[in-house]
Amino acid sequence: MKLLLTHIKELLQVRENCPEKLSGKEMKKLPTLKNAWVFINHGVIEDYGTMDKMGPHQGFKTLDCSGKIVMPAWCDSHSHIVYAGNREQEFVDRINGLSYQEIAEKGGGIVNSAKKLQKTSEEDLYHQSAARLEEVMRLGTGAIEIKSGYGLTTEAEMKMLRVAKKLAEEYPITIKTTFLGAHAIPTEYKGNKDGYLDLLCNEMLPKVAEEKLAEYVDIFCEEGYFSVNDMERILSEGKKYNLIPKVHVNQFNSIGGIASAVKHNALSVDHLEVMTDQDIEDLKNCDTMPVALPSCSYFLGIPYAPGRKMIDAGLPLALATDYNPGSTPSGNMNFVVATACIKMRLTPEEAINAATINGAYAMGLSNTHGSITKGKMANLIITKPVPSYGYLPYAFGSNLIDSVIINGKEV
Ligand SMILES: N=CN[C@@H](CCC(=O)O)C(=O)O
Ligand SMILES: [Zn+2]
Repeated sequence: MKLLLTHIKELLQVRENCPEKLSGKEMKKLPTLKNAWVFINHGVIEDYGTMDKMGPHQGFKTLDCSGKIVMPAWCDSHSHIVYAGNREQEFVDRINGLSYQEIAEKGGGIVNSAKKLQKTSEEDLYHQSAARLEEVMRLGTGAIEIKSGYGLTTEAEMKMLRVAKKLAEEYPITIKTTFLGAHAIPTEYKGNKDGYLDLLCNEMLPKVAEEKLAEYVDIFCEEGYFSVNDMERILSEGKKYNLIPKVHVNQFNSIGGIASAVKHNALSVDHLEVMTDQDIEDLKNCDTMPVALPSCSYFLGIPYAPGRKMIDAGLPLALATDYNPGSTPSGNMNFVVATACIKMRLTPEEAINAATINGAYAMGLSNTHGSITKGKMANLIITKPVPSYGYLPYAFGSNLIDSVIINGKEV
């Protein structure tokens, strides 16, 4: 199918040769074309330019984008959208004064979600997750990473990943999957963390790899969850199956997870709400993408990742939702981008770069996603008429999306 978008007020993130990631000062630049057109052919961006130089294009669908901005769809490199039910009660418990950690210590949190998921059929889980996926696509997300980690038994972890794989088959959005068996210590293994790690290494990882259910391996490296040593073990074991690390670190405490993740060539380190100067130093001159999750900070009332400081130190930064039932029941990348500007002091250019090119990098999608580049997938957001792109994070609560194109088709 062919589609021509014309009279675009401003086409964002136009890169003839797109870098695979942007760091430090590079993040301040957002190349655009004003009064532009884009031609889409069979799901791919075939060509683009300014209206004064548009050749004759006839015989296929044309969309007039006067007054509107067109940009690459969001690349959400961290989500947990396959889950069962919700945790509304814990939300109220927190309003009434309990902390996220206190709720977890009382048997709530991740193990609560695991109990629900274990009792949910694969079909039901698929439908619940598909509804979330459809919602985020309409909100402009064109690629998303999905983690397991609410199963915590071999069967339930596999069920989650099979659901994620089925979503990838059924929907046009690009989906990458991550095995996060080491998300929490299940109730049956309380006091026997090593026993659970043995199960992860001896049973879960081989099965996940055998069925090719995941490309990445993750672990929640945090006090009360898994230590740096546990992380070393899981990442080394994952490596045997070619699983690339993408890890949860520094959400509540800095315990040395970043240095260890970098040593293991992690593709990304995610959360980073609590960062020491040494952590920032450890992220310099490496291939690991730091990923901030500002709507998690918003929902839990915890510090925001020091994005301004990290970019000023020359680091790259990606933004993602962390969509999950406990710490971030929202998959809205528009809100993430706005919150990064409002609370982390990123400029609109930096936030858009973080949520497109750098988000694509954090999912291994640099060659196909994240920019308006010939040959990349035609995953695009068309906004409503807006004064400028800076208006998108500025008007943070408004729905400014007119339509979303994924793989060349309107969703
Ligand atoms: N922090 C670890 N995991 C999820 C939250 C899990 C939950 O509370 O259900 C996160 O990334 O925020
Ligand atoms: Zn997460």
